[in-house]
Formats: sequence, C-alpha cells, structure tokens
Amino acid sequence: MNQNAIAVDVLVRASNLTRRVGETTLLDDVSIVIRSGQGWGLTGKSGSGKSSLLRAVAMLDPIDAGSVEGFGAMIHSEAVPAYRRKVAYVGQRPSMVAGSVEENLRLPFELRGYSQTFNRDAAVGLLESLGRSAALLDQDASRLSGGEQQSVSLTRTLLAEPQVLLLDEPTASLDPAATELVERVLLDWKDADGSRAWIWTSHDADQIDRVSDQVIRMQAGRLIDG
Ligand SMILES: Nc1ncnc2c1ncn2[C@@H]1O[C@H](COP(=O)(O)OP(=O)(O)OP(=O)(O)O)[C@@H](O)[C@H]1O
Repeated sequence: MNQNAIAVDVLVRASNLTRRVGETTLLDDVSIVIRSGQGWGLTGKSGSGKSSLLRAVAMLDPIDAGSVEGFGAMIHSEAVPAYRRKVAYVGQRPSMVAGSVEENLRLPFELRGYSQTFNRDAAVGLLESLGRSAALLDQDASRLSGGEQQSVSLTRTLLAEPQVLLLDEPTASLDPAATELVERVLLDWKDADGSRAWIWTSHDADQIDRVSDQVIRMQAGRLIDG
C-alpha cells in the first residue's frame, strides 16, 4: 500500500483526548483511529465515558488536550461544520425544534453553505425502513415518542450522507422489533459503501457482537481492549 492509500484508509484519528469538567476527568488521554469499513463496538459501564468520547470525536465538546484529524487534515474551528457533516454523532436524546417532523428534517438543508437539497422520497424510504409511515412527516415533532424521535434523528443523519457514524446507544429507547430494524438499516448503510465506518455504543453485548468487527471498552475515561 502506498502512502496515499494509507492516508485515505484512515478516516478519523483522535489522539490523546483529555477532557475535564471541574474535578471530574471525563476523558483521560484517549486515542482511537477509525478506518474505512470499520465497525467499532464501544462498551463500558454507565458513566465510563463512552458518550464523552463520541462527542469529543464529533467535536461537539471542548477538549483540554489532544487532537482530531479527519480525512488526513487537522480539524480547526472553521472546518468543524463540514467535518460534522461527514462524521455524524447520533445522540441518545435527539434535539428537535418546534414544527413538523418534515420541517425538522429539512432544517439542515436550509443552512447556509449546505449544498445538498432535501430529498423527501429518500426521507420517506428511510422512515419506512425504520418501521414508520410517511404520515410521521406531518406530525408535530414535540409530540413524538422516544422511539419515533430516534427514528427521525437517524433519518435526519442518514439524509446528510455522512461517512462515519458515532452512534450513542442508537436503540436505547426501542423495543426488540424496532431495534432489529435499526440494526438492519445501519448494517445495510455500511455494507452499501466500503468506505463507511462507525463507533457504536451499547450496553447489549449481543448487539455489540452483531454490529462490530472490533470491540473496545471504556473504564473511568480510558480505553482498554475488548
Ligand atoms: N458536561 C459534563 N459535566 C460534568 N460531568 C459530566 C458531563 N458530562 C458527563 N459527565 C460525567 O462524566 C462521566 C462520563 O459520562 P458519559 O456520559 O460519557 O458516560 P457513558 O459511559 O456514556 O454513560 P452511559 O452508558 O450511562 O451513557 C460521568 O461520570 C458523567 O456524570
């Protein structure tokens, strides 16, 4: 493999991330590399720092030390919005603005500097593959169940065509049938393009087995093997 091929293979390189809030150390010198096609499974007890790591890699939270490199370049502040479109964090509590689900899905596409346009058919297709009907688009976003919110959040994320997903317990508020659908949609998404990758956190060891090819565990803000 030549040097260029190596550079393209590494999508994200997070190095020596440290984050403290007051006396609490959320991340303690954590490094992780995300390569094309890779499915990281991230486990660890509640409070071990999994969300903190995903949010730091997504550049959503400030860090006290360390760096994030994306697609071969250091990500400085002006490059963060473009980076976040390619490296998307899917949180446990999706944020919605007042209005319909469709308005929420359209919102990112109406931001300045956003070149893609909203594809309603693609949105309906994704919602249907997640077990929701097209009628969900007309519903008031403030009145969705936790599971519906998660479906909308995932749809919004996938419509933006990211390359890396940082999935923070993406099935936490779903029943087993809905969980299976989310897993299938995401596994299909990843299989459709060998350059896509994710870090997927879960408390469900069986799910981690199904969705990851490499597992890493967090303990007290540090990464330890398997
Ligand atoms: N903004 C913050 N300010 C202070 N402490 C925080 C903040 N965010 C998280 N923490 C603390 O940092 C630690 C790690 O939290 P984090 O949410 O990353 O854990 P987690 O492994 O994702 O947990 P869970 O499995 O419950 O989602 C916890 O002790 C949490 O209380």
